[in-house]
Amino acid sequence: MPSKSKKSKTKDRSSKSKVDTTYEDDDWSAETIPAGCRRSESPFESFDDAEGADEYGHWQLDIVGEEIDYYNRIWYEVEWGTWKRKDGTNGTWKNEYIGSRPDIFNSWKRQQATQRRREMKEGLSYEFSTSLDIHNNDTRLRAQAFEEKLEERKKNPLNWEEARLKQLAEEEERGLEDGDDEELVSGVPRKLRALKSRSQPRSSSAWPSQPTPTHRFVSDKVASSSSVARTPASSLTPLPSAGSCPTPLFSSQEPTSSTSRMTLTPESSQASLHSMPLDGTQEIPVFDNLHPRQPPMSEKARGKRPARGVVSTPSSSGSHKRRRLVLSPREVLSDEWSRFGAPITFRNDVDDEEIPPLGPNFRYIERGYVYDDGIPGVDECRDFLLSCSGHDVCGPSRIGNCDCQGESHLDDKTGRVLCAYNKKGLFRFNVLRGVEVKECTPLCKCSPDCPNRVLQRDRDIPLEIFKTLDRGWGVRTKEKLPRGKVLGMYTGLLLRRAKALKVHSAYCFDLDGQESLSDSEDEPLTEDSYSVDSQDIGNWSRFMNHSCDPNTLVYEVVYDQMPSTGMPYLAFAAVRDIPAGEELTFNYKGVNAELEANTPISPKKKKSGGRKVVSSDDEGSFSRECRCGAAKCRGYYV
Ligand SMILES: C[S@@+](CC[C@H](N)C(=O)[O-])C[C@H]1O[C@@H](n2cnc3c(N)ncnc32)[C@H](O)[C@@H]1O
Repeated sequence: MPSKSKKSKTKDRSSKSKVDTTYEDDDWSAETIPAGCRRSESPFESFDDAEGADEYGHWQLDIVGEEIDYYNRIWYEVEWGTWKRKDGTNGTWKNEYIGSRPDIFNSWKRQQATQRRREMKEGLSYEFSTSLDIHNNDTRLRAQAFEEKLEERKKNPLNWEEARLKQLAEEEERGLEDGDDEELVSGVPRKLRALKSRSQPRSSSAWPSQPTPTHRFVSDKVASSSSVARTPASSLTPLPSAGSCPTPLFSSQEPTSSTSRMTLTPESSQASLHSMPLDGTQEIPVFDNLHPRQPPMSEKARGKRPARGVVSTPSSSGSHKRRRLVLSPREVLSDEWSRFGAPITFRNDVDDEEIPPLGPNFRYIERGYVYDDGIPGVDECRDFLLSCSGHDVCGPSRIGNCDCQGESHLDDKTGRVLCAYNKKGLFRFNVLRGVEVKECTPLCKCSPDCPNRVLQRDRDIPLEIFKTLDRGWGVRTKEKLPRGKVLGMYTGLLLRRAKALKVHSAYCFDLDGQESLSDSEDEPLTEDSYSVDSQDIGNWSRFMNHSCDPNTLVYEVVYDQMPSTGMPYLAFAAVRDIPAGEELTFNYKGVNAELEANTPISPKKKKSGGRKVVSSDDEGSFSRECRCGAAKCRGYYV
């Protein structure tokens, strides 16, 4: 942990608005901090006129939040008893001094543990998935809760839908009892919604320019105030650490004074946080960058933004009062499914079916598989994964030279290794059937932005799941997509093919793109033939319908499991530019079918890997009437 340099402490305070001097002598020089994370100048404020200490000069304080900064230092968000700024705020950030108040510190930790346990037990708005990058999406404590929940779920599988409805009813009942008119009622517990609002995923369009989110956890107290209606009183001084990225926590209010400063005596700072500092020997930077790239939203504008699920109704006295609303199933589902990437919405202009029919146990997972009993999951591969040495190998300037790709068959005629993606992260269509794209693995030293980690990124395409006229529900993009855009992967339950054949699910996808005819009568299934079924576990891609002239193709990717074990991920990439609003489709014939555009296709041709949709009417012919509507529709799909 960097310490304050003497040099900075003894600096002439009249020029102390240059607060970056605080860390100027240590390793964390400004150059090492990514541009978007650099700390802006931090003005100071004075406590000279502060009142409210007890007879011993001690102040009452509460820890109400915790944040980790760019350098992994933990900062505690503290609210000071009766003291307040003129604007009503009373928060500051503290780090090492907090150790001198073990009682407060321990009570805060206990509070966190309690909340974490509650989330672990009750939280239904998030579910675990084997390869989900929770640390980039959620708070540290939620990550912990997530792992504990995983253990819990192994012991007690949850009937998700039933539990959600039960919780909905409980929330409703509780809300009516306590008459809290600022609450939302939904399948998402209040505390979790509050946390969600303060720990948006990286891809959240609200904060597009933040390169590294800080992991944060907030107490009930702050979480509640930050939920729907934030008041000026919840405004806090931003974290004073260099490189800390702005988070939605902070009020958009301007600092009270750009020249004011907060001071601590050496005794008070080292001995006890309890004592509110009142003389001027040590300076603590407080106000920091207030979302420099985002114009602050005025209280007025904020007030005008209706919170979801809440309506404002005029009361008899003329004032507006919030009325509780139950979120519709469509809104609840949309909230749940949008947690791991860009928004997913639902629309039906055809009939009155509100949401697609999902089984009562349906579980949404954006990435990865859930492995059926007896199938080795990704954890068991970890020790055998390849790894490359990092940015000097697969960084943008040397794309295509990554050791991981070196093990694949992606090379040009001269033997030069080719990367499956270009610098913009677009699929290059240079993969032949039967070749898995090997993205960098969890053991690689490269960053999440490595150009060879495209399928691992958060989904950034907003999608709409909509009712088609004659093919059930489908999915369309809400934004235009360039050719090569990687959309995501097909997720679900990974099971042995022999078992999948008995299941007769319309959502089963075979993973044997490279082993043709392996499920035909001529060639018996092996132990290594797998399928993925998204009947009860899956993501948006389970709604992709077949087209004889599709706009996406399927290719295989591995990154956290061993190559050639027959369990790759099935990724979707746009085969052409796709305008906003167009339905996303692929060829059910299977992996890389579109790459083999010259392959003659006949209804009598045996299935050669890829998706299989079984209909009882077909008596095993595996073909069904196609209603894709494409000009070159073959009239059936397999
Ligand atoms: C994986 S699901 C696709 C999503 C599905 N439409 C739904 O509502 O859940 C596959 C099913 O969609 C329908 N389907 C997909 N593509 C079709 C097509 N081109 N023509 C007719 N039906 C299609 C068939 O009922 C098929 O069994």
